[in-house]
Amino acid sequence: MELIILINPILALLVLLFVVSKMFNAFIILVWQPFVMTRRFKKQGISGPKYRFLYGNIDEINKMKRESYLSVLDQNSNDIFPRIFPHYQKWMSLYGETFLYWNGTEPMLCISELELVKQILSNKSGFFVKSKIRPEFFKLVGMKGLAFLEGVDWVRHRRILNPAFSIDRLKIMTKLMVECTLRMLEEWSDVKREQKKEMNREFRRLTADIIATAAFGSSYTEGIEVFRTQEELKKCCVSCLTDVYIPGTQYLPTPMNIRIWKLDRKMKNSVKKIVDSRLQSKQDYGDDLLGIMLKSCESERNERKLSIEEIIDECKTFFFAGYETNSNLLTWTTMLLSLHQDWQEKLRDEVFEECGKDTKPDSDTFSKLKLMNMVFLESLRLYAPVSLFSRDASKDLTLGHLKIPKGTTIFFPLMKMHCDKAIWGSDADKFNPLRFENGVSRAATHPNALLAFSMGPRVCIGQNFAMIEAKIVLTMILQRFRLSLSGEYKHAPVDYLTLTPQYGLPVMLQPL
Ligand code: HEM
Repeated sequence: MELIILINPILALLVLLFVVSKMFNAFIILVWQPFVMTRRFKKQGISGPKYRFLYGNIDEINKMKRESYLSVLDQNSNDIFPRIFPHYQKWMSLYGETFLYWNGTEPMLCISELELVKQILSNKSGFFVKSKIRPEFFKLVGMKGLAFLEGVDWVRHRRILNPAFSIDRLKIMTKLMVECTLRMLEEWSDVKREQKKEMNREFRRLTADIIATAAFGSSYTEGIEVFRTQEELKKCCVSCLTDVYIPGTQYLPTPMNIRIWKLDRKMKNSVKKIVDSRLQSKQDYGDDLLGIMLKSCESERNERKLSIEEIIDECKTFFFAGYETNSNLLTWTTMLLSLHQDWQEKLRDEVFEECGKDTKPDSDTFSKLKLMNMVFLESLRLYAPVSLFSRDASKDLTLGHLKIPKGTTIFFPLMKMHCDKAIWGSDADKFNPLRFENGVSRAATHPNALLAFSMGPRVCIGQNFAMIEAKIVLTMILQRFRLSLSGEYKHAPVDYLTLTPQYGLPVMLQPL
């Protein structure tokens, strides 16, 4: 009896201590840190919208985006930044180009000074790491995939994967890309007179087919399960972004979480099927991306190994990274060429001259298509498929004139930087591929001004793949069709993880 009397107060005290420590932690995260961070930045002359308890500025962002997405732009306008990121536009006008805002309780610093962005992206010391992402996103791209790994694991993965994108491998992939494009064009063979096609849909299907075939030796039909599931998962992830993230909630059996878990299981199974069928069917696994990853499993050298779990995550990463971005590059370039008929004619002339009217393009064709290269670069500048990316400060850091506290997420609004008149000249908002006449590094006042594929150690591994694929597809379309915008087209670019046309891209195809 005495023992029980003694234990009860001790238990009560322990419970009280636990509750008080949790409340103290919550107070630090929800109140104290935002207050301290805001003050530290204010001392450096950096301000921004006021932090609101728990939600930060999420509600304002959602409201501004909802309103902005109702608008439709003039189709000749490339000034798309205010539509896509209305909150950045507003805060830049109020607080200057560098400002602080809050994604829930997380401090976000927006920086568009090119020299500072370059310093961050080229930093090799590991001080600026890939930003923390919500756990739902790991279901989409894989936690152990290249895009989100850090340190020695990232080095190991990148070393293993680099050969899959070597010039020799890309040459072999060229043939597969041509075959996939031919399959799409055969489906278009019923276009005898002018006919409308929703090009974004066509390009999504085609680029999915290409990455499935060229990287995984599967096909659109086999890969379709992965793409469909990934599409569904993406919708869930994007809708989660409009809510504040509370750690641990990803484990609660809410309807959204249950849906995400189901889709995750489904996607893993589909990817595993592709991996298993390769494991069973080939002795040497082949030399494409999947083959190279599987061979690494059997490597004698310890540091060159990938586990099956890592391979599955890499497959998810490449299925995702390899088609969304590319289909949007093709979509926006097609939109620009449909508007700028003079450039469309110039490119067609170049294609006829370098590749002929009926000949299939091959790996030698691409270096000759100078004008086409310039058009794609200009399209990447004005309509960068990845229009925003970020890094986190892994410790207290000094960057140029700024002191950045540990844990700050630093955002680079690419779209804004790509249209900066001080860097690109007074015609920065105009479509002018000729600015790339003397190469990318001479197109602007700064040699690294075009950041569509990022720069530094984490530069896009698939950039050559992307450019070759885009050139093949456009070459083969221009050989056969004249393109013009359908009257139904609504110019409404939207950031849906990648830059997408909100209402698609209806284009009139006229056989030549
Ligand atoms: C127009 C097409 C593409 C664009 C604009 C693009 C853009 C980018 C950008 C900006 C990054 C860096 C992101 C960051 O640093 O946070 C990146 C990384 C990456 N991209 Fe691409 N990409 C494209 C096509 C592709 C393709 C076709 C593949 C694969 C076949 C691919 C695979 C990757 C991977 C795996 C990474 C992570 C690299 C690393 O962290 O080491 N991308 N891409």
